[in-house]
Amino acid sequence: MWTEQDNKLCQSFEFADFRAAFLFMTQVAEIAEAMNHHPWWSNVYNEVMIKLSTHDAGDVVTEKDRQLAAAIDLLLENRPEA
Ligand SMILES: C[C@H](O)[C@H](O)[C@H]1CNC2=NC(N)=NC(=O)C2=N1
Repeated sequence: MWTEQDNKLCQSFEFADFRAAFLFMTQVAEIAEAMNHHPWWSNVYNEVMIKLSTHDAGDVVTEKDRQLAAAIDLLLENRPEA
């Protein structure tokens, strides 16, 4: 579940292994490019932590962040292995 902390929408995602985590990241990267809205994220092995905010609006959460979060949720809901 996304939580709002320090003007960012945050969520950590855990995958089976690094390969699955990196596949997720490549899929999110394509969505982010299409939306021209890019995540801050970190990855260690099977964990991806994402924090969304809008720099252009002064580093606060905007509708763009909510839309990217919703697109990420949809991506995970539609995973064949989910
Ligand atoms: C120039 C370009 O449109 C902007 O820098 C976009 C790109 N991606 C972005 N991503 C995020 N997360 N916040 C922004 O303000 C932002 N701005």
